[in-house]
Amino acid sequence: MEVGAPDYLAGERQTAEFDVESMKVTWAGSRHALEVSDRMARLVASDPVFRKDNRVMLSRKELFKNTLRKAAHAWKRIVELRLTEEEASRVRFFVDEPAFTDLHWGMFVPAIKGQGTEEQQQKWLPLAYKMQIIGCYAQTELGHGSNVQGLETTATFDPKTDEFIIHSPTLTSSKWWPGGLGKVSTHAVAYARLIVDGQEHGVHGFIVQLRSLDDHMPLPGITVGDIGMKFGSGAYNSMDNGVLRFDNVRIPRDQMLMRVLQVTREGKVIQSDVPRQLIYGTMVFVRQTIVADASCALSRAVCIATRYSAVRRQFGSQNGGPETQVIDYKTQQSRLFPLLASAYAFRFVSEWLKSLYTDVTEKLQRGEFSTLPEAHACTAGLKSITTSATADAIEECRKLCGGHGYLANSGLPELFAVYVPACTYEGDNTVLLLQVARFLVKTVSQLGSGKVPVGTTAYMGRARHLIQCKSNVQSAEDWLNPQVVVEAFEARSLRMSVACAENLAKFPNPEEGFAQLAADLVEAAAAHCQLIVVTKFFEKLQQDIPGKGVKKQLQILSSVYALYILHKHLGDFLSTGSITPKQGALANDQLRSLYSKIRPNAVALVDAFNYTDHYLSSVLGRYDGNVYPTLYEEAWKDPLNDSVVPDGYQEYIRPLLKQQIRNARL
Ligand SMILES: CCCCCCCC/C=C\CCCCCCCC(=O)SCCNC(=O)CCNC(=O)[C@H](O)C(C)(C)COP(=O)(O)OP(=O)(O)OC[C@H]1O[C@@H](n2cnc3c(N)ncnc32)[C@H](O)[C@@H]1OP(=O)(O)O
Ligand SMILES: Cc1cc2nc3c(=O)[nH]c(=O)nc-3n(C[C@H](O)[C@H](O)[C@H](O)COP(=O)(O)OP(=O)(O)OC[C@H]3O[C@@H](n4cnc5c(N)ncnc54)[C@H](O)[C@@H]3O)c2cc1C
Repeated sequence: MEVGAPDYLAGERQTAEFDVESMKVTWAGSRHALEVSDRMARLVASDPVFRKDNRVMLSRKELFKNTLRKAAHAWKRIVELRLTEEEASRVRFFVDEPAFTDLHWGMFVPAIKGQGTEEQQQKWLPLAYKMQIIGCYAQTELGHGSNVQGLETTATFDPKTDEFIIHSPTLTSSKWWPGGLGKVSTHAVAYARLIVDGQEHGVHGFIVQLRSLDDHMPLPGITVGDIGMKFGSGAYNSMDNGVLRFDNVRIPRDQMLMRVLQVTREGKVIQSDVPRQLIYGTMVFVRQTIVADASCALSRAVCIATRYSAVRRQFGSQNGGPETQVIDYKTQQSRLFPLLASAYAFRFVSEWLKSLYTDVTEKLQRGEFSTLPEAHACTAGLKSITTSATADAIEECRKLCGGHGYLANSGLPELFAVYVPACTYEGDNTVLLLQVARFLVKTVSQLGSGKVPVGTTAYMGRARHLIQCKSNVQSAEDWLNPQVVVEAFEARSLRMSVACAENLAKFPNPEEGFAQLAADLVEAAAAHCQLIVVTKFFEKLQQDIPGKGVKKQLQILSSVYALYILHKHLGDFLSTGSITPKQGALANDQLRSLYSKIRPNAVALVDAFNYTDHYLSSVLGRYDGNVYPTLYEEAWKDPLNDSVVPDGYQEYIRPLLKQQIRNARL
């Protein structure tokens, strides 16, 4: 905010019962993370090249060129200022424009790191780190995305030349969707079925050069282009999602990523001791980052809706006094505050997921693979439920802002359009929940065998208790006890998984049973994932959290998140007998009183996200709350208002009006 400028939300900030600066540290993860983030946000916001308020007005070509300009400028600044990897990634975050760089840094580099041998890493990573090559992740095809084993592109070993021949045998085998592929990438990690000596060995990754490093022309045998406009204006259209076909393209043998499986000079196929599933490792990594991204997108929408709800007044004036701030309506609170609580919940679960991922990666390096299935289930499941909830929440925030939320300059329409594909990319959310369900059913089926479930399924080890326990909640206050809440969530989740397992057992063919019961399985998986989010929020509160009143606020938010989920899925809790209808009603009573506790802290709780006005890019979400004059000024900047009489008046409006006059005279 400018020094000396009026702060229309100052009154809201004064009622806060906690230290906002300390909450900023907790949100950022550490004082260091906050400092870096803050510095990089300001660096980006103060640089005119990174302007983004005109994105929705630009044509596709202008938008795309502008994206290239921003990416090049960001890289120049990163090099000039010798920014660290952490700082550079924050710069990309605050530039806030989907671009080929997301895939280069987010998938191409991790794929080589995760699936390449030491030698391959040494050869390719330095080039990628300096951006002397730009890469994408080319897995999905026109005919297959979810079903990775169904991919049709082939990679056939030619022992005569010691090469692989990469080929697209059908139209449906065309690579379709990879970001950065359409117009920018010089290289791809392309996924193809490995064929050696006429034998198939499953899908593997291959580094393929696509374009000349001199003039950017596609190499012989490569057909490549952009797949076209996507949902919304601006939004994800700055990304060149691409189509790619191979016509018998030859690459050296050592460009197959060989950490999992090696093909020797003689054409021998050697499986290393690394599990085959590691070929899917890049997706596990990215799913984990997408959970963190969900908390960013959600907190951004909630920040806009909360500030605007405090500014906006409607009805309720008494004796000529001001009208009611819409944030004081209980309905507004019951729609908004659970989303605020969800933003914090997703933040902390993503922190935990990152530590789980780091731990599993270290174990994999040591040759320990036992925790891989849980890492897969957690990343897949949490990616699914957090992105679905966030996509719905952004739309809810738009509605919470009434008519003005529909204006592009509220920032919400574009945020929605950019965000919704997160429910699809990196694994369709339903397909991913089915993966979780498989893991849960397997865990349940092993309970009798003496195998003790660990990690996020440890609670299933107490199946005997959880299958018949009764919640002892007697008052609304009892719902503030995390143990009571967790037990209700555990009972619901376990009972849903067990019911699925019992129903599955009725089918002679388990796969047929799984297909028939898929809808129930997905619900059981979601229940398990919600339990994880609730548990990790409560566990976060066990830590030392410094700052006046900070922990107290987080306690309130954790209860709001848990009881909101309970209220929303009351049917599950009741039908499994995990709680009684009376206890459900008490949870709702508690939720109401928690909303009242959040109310005086709401604006400060979104200030703690520490977003600049540049990052928010929303007239409604401005830090100073100066909404109306800005909306008014912005309207006049629309190109339609460049002329008072619009283009087209002479051709289309005037003849119409004249005709009416003639008619009137008749
Ligand atoms: C990138 C940016 C990052 C930085 C910025 C962060 C912010 C982000 C914001 C904005 C930028 C975003 C940019 C967008 C990026 C988008 C990119 C893409 O979309 S890339 C394409 C993704 N494609 C999919 O995800 C396909 C989904 N399909 C699959 O994953 C599989 O095919 C699956 C799991 C559905 C089925 O796999 P099966 O056909 O092998 O089938 P089964 O038989 O079920 O699995 C066999 C065994 O393998 C395990 N498994 C499966 N997947 C695993 C995995 N990943 N890890 C470990 N185990 C796995 C299973 O649990 C199963 O285990 P048992 O045999 O039961 O013990
Ligand atoms: C913006 C965007 C960026 C992308 N970027 C990349 C990229 O960089 N690289 C890349 O390789 N790919 C990329 N993709 C592709 C993306 O990963 C796939 O679209 C995604 O994995 C979903 O696969 P699909 O399109 O085949 O969906 P489908 O599987 O065809 O899904 C269609 C419907 O079928 C349902 N369905 C499918 N299988 C099952 C099942 N077994 N049981 C029940 N229901 C099922 C789904 O739930 C869904 O409702 C991107 C996609 C988008 C939208």
